[in-house]
Amino acid sequence: STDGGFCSAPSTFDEEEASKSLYWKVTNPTLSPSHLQDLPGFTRSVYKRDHALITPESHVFSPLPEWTNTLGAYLITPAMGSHFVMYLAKMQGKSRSGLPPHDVERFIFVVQGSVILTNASSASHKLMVDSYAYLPPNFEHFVECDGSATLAVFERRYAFLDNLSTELIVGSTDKQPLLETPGEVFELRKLLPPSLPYDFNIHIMDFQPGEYLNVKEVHYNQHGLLLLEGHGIYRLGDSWYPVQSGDVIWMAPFVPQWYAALGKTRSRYLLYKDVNRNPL
Ligand SMILES: NC(=O)N[C@H](N)C(=O)O
Ligand SMILES: [Mn+2]
Repeated sequence: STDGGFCSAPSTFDEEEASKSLYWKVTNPTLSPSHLQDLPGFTRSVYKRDHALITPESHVFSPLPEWTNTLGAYLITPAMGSHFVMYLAKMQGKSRSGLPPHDVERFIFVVQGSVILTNASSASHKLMVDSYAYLPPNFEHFVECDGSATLAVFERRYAFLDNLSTELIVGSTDKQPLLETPGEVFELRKLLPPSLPYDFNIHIMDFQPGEYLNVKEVHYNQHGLLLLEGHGIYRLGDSWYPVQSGDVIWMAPFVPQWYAALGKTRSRYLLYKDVNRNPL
């Protein structure tokens, strides 16, 4: 749908309320108990060989080179050993995205505010909180915002396979069906098609308080995780971390991983996972 209106002025009251409440804590995290805030050098962030926890008080934003009026904080990059990048993009007034490098695919997820995505055929889509878009490699597009918006962005050099190709995907989480999760209790949605052309997927996983992963996972796939709602304990390798909305986690291949949701509200996290390509 195209909308001549401002990109961050939702059209109806309840949309505004919804867009204000959903994922609100990601951009308004409880940085740390007030008596700890002044504690010099205090952070929950950790960077180890096979995992990293990056918490909001550690974010370092700088202008995103190819973008206009947008600050970016790269949280996961190949310097950690990943084959993808994950960054938060804070779009301000009159901001516009730049293109990823040649042969690089992009996934954007709206965490706060709203943006307008326009593609080469000048079709445009308004993306509110909880909406997302997948842009194939070398796909002409730009994202614009007149007000303010925060995006979680994943980019990866596309792993071409035979003559397969991917397509533009635009959607919203709440419209995706729940998938079977045999042996697990969390609710699962996948934001991309499971078909072979797609070399990663984005999982949205929901846990009620007290629910936890049944499998203490160890697998060849990598993860970039953004905790959208709730809090709990993440086990990574031999370490156990209290985590909350706004936290980002890097999981290298084979790092033992496990999550338990705590508190009174559900936990929801967004998870990058590479798929459909032989690890050899
Ligand atoms: N750490 C995770 O939540 N991993 C997912 N269950 C997964 O790998 O599919
Ligand atoms: Mn996993």
